[in-house]
Amino acid sequence: MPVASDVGEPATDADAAGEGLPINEVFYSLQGEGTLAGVPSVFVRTSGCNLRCWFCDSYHTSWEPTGAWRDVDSIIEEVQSHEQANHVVLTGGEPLIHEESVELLERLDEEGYHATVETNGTIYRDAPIDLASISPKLASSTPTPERDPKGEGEWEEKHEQNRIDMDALSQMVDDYETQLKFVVTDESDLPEITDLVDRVRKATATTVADDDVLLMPEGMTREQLDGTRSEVAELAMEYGYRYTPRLHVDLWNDAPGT
Ligand SMILES: C[S@@+](CC[C@H](N)C(=O)[O-])C[C@H]1O[C@@H](n2cnc3c(N)ncnc32)[C@H](O)[C@@H]1O
Ligand SMILES: Nc1nc2[nH]cc(C(=O)O)c2c(=O)[nH]1
Ligand code: SF4
Ligand SMILES: [Mg+2]
Repeated sequence: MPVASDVGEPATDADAAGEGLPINEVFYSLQGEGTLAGVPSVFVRTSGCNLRCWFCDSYHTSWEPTGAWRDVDSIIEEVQSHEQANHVVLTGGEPLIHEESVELLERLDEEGYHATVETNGTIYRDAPIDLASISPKLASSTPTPERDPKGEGEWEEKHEQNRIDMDALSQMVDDYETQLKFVVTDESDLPEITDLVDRVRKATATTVADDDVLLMPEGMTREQLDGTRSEVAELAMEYGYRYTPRLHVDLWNDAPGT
């Protein structure tokens, strides 16, 4: 069932559109990104996003949001059907635009799961999050008219205005175990990353170590990663940040449900 296009709008509109959460897919895979790469995990992908990165590898949750509204019970049931998994990854789209994500995380916590939330860091929610996997969006993610996958740059200004919310980002870093996972297109992204990490360090009481900062090569296919991976690995060594692969892309390319 298609989700109305208003799922990309602010949480209240999104939540008014149906019961529960708009779900694009639930699947069992290996965590492909970050410090838990390789861990068997159930992925719950909500639909709808407040940003529009030109490179978004989940086009049907952002540029053309689709999915079905599902209640939390039915999501939990499907998660539990993957009996081998102790880890759940809540992702999207932007899962934290939806207030109901809090209830889902509370239920996952009660059931004893480790929950990672993949988020762009622009919306804070008080919830049992075991790992906040925050991917703040850099200027190089902005959908300029030349890079817009759908229109002619209609989202450029809104994306640019909303991609960093320092209050939400620093509160998340203060309250949760965090990794900051930047999508790197090339070396021109690094000054912005070092500057943002400095600003987060100044705004928080928490220690953000260099190895909590992860550089991830941009690319949704193996072929695209062939063009970014080596350079990003070299940049991680040069700056002393951590490199993260995109293990799922290396293993399964861009196959659905991986
Ligand atoms: C689809 S997003 C969903 C969660 C949240 N909206 C966010 O951006 O963090 C999941 C992860 O994929 C990353 N990502 C999306 N498109 C990518 C691409 N083309 N190359 C590398 N990483 C990408 C995001 O930065 C994020 O870390
Ligand atoms: N295997 C696998 N690992 C992932 N880690 C983060 C993902 C995401 O889309 O948020 C993702 C994904 O889509 N697949
Ligand atoms: S913030 Fe995440 S889901 Fe939204 S467009 Fe960017 S990568 Fe896609
Ligand atoms: Mg993904």
